[in-house]
Amino acid sequence: MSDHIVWHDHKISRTERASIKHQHPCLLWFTGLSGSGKSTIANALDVALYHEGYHTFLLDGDNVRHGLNRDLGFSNEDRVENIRRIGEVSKLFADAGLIVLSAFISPFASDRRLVRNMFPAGEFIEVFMDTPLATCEERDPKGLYRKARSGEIHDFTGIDSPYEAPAHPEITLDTSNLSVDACVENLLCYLKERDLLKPGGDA
Ligand SMILES: Nc1ncnc2c1ncn2[C@@H]1O[C@H](COP(=O)(O)OS(=O)(=O)O)[C@@H](OP(=O)(O)O)[C@H]1O
Ligand SMILES: Nc1ncnc2c1ncn2[C@@H]1O[C@H](COP(=O)(O)OP(=O)(O)O)[C@@H](O)[C@H]1O
Repeated sequence: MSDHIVWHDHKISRTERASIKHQHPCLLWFTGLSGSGKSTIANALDVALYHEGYHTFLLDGDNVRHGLNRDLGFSNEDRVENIRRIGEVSKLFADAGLIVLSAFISPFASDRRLVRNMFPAGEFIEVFMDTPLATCEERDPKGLYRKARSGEIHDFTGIDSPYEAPAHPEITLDTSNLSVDACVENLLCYLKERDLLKPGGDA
């Protein structure tokens, strides 16, 4: 970064932006294997929050890789940069007062920690989609596991690229034994119990 770039504070704080929306900004970070249900559950929660009148924004792996991160692949280095950029974008949306839902494999603990550290305490909620690899592979919604097993694609998470499970996630969901509705209920309870769906003080 150049020495000639100066940070400008905004006249309106993130808390002010959020309070006009009657909510508290936060980031729900969905992490897990391909097919573990990140996208399905994040979308279902997004719909539930929208219908309850909350202002949200959903960032999803495949979509972000079509635009902002179209220059990145799946090497370890590119995944690190992918998550760094998404963390920064998630923070911008939270600074705009939104409840942000981000659904990315985000296989490396250090990258998730980097994003956690961008947020005030309590506003980064790590949601570990702890669905067993066998279930994800059986679902194989995009046929990618089959291609990874046959060697047609390489560096596929869970097959020939690592996934580091979170040690202390705020929420753990295993969609092999929880329905979509049960997962959403679980997430809504968490947000309500911590007053994250009410306007909050300056973090
Ligand atoms: N090699 C390899 N490994 C893992 N995933 C792959 C790969 N190639 C393509 N895909 C598709 O890309 C989606 C994952 O993108 P992410 O940005 O979430 O990945 S990461 O966080 O940078 O690891 C992932 O989407 P989800 O299935 O929704 O997780 C896959 O559809
Ligand atoms: N209880 C459940 N929760 C989430 N997804 C489920 C569940 N049961 C079956 N599925 C299916 O599993 C697949 C999960 O895929 P997806 O949400 O795209 O996962 P990811 O975003 O982690 O790759 C979808 O086809 C979905 O319909």
